[in-house]
Formats: sequence, structure tokens, C-alpha cells
Amino acid sequence: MQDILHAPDTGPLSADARSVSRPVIDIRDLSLTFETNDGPVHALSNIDLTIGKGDFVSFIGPSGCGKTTLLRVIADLEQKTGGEITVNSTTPENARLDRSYGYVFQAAALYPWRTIEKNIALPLEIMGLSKAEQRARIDKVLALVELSDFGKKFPWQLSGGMQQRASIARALAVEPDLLLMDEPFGALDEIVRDHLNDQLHQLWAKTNKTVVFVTHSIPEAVYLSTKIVVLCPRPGRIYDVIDSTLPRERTLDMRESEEFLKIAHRVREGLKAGHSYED
Ligand SMILES: Nc1ncnc2c1ncn2[C@@H]1O[C@H](COP(=O)(O)OP(=O)(O)OP(=O)(O)O)[C@@H](O)[C@H]1O
Repeated sequence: MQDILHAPDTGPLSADARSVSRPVIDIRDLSLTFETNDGPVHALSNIDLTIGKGDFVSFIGPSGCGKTTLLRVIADLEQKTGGEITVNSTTPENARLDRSYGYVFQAAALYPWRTIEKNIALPLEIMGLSKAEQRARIDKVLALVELSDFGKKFPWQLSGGMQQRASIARALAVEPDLLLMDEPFGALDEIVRDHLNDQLHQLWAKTNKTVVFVTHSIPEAVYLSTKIVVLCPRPGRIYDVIDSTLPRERTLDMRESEEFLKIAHRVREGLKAGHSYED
């Protein structure tokens, strides 16, 4: 994804500049209860969280602790039942209508009957962009995810990792400042995952996008994040928020460093504390 690094985006901000900018996501005492035939499910409770411009925030926690639900509330795909949330200083609904974010699902969710470039073109067609503008954006995002030679292929002709890169390209094509990613690399093997983590890190570091990322992997969360949010279940709530002390620029070999292991240890302790072995 080297070429994305030269995309005409806002440059990286200094830590000072980031800290004074308005939050991209501001969540206050948010709760969400699903009413089901078996009674209420308290998926989220007492969530307070601020995500600033250029943050890379991971949600980590055991199955059922509400990671996906929280991401979906931010994306306006689920509705809160209590509390407050703003995305880009407006309601999640307005943010969605403004196309403020790109969303990457757990599975690549590409239409099998459309080629990769036609999949990427879909949101651009809906936006009413001209054919020339669509072409320019498709070429740009395919280069970013190193799939320039695969635009005419169908999804089933690509490996799992390539399909996930294509789905990231589709999310980037609408040129959002905010990327919401629901465990995008969960189904991939370790080596492919390492490679995509590295590419995603470079993409984020050079473009100053804000990323909210759901994962089950401690190393992935620690490697990628500026802020790690550890959730625990029943009701889904925040157990710990860890502001990373690692430098903004990262390399995969940093995963052996003392600082990295210290943060990973704190995440693991949080996961253990919030975990019920009755599950
Ligand atoms: N549409 C729904 N209706 C009822 N309950 C739901 C619904 N969606 C999620 N839940 C419940 O809300 C809780 C949180 O689910 P969620 O999928 O957000 O957890 P998660 O942490 O993302 O889990 P996983 O890691 O397995 O993806 C779970 O108990 C789940 O069963």
C-alpha cells in the first residue's frame, strides 16, 4: 500500500495539534439494550469514550462484550438506547449521510458478480461521480492496496487477504477521514495478517486518518493502536483504556520490545479480569 502514502491528504499532526483538535467521536454514558424474546440483552452500558483526529483505537474483549455493537452505533447501523454520541460533531445519522466514514466488515462482503473495480465503483456510482472521477479514484485506491493488476478479476479469483484489501480499497474510495474496521483480518493466517497490519499501519501513519478497529488479537491491538479499549461483557462495558506509550512510527520487530510487552501484559490482565470462564 505504498502509494497511498503520497495521497493528497492532511499530513501527520504533531501530538500537540492532535490534542487540541475536536474529538472525531465523543461518547457519553452510552447504553444499548436489545429487547429479545428471551428478555433484554444489555449489550452496552456506561460507555464513555473520546476519539481524537488521527487516533488509531482498537476495541478488544471477549466474544459478546459489545465490540461490534459499539462500532455499529458509531456507524449508525444500531441505535443507542441511552446516553450521547457525536461523530464529526454531529449525530451518527448525519455522519453516515455525509459519508464521513468507510466501513470494513469482518468478511470482505464483495459482490461476487461484480469485478473488483466494479465493487469499488458501487458507492461512487451512488454518489453520482462522473465516470472519469470514478476511474481516477478506483486506480488510486487499487494502487494503495497493491491490487492494480487485479481490478478486472472477480472476488472469488483472489485470495482471502487480497479480498480484504479490496474491501479496504472500497472503503477508502469514498475518501473518508474515518475508517471503521470490524475484525478485518480475523480470518487470515498469521503471516498474511502481519503483512496487512504493517500496510494498515503505514496507511494510517502517513494519511492521519482516524481508525476504529475491532480485534481479538492482543499483538494486533498493541502494534496498531494509539489507544486500546478493553471491554468486558454482561453488560458490555469498558474495563480499561490504555493510551499507548509506543512511538507513532512502528515496525513489526517492535513486538519484541519491553514497552510493547508491557502494554500487551496490561491488555491481557484486563481481558482476564473481565472474562467469565462460565462461558
Ligand atoms: N441484533 C441483536 N439482537 C439481540 N442481541 C444482539 C444483537 N446484536 C448483538 N446482540 C448481543 O449483544 C451482545 C454484544 O454482541 P456483539 O456482537 O457486539 O459482541 P462482540 O464483542 O462484537 O462479539 P464477537 O467478538 O463474538 O464478534 C451479545 O450478547 C450479542 O448476543
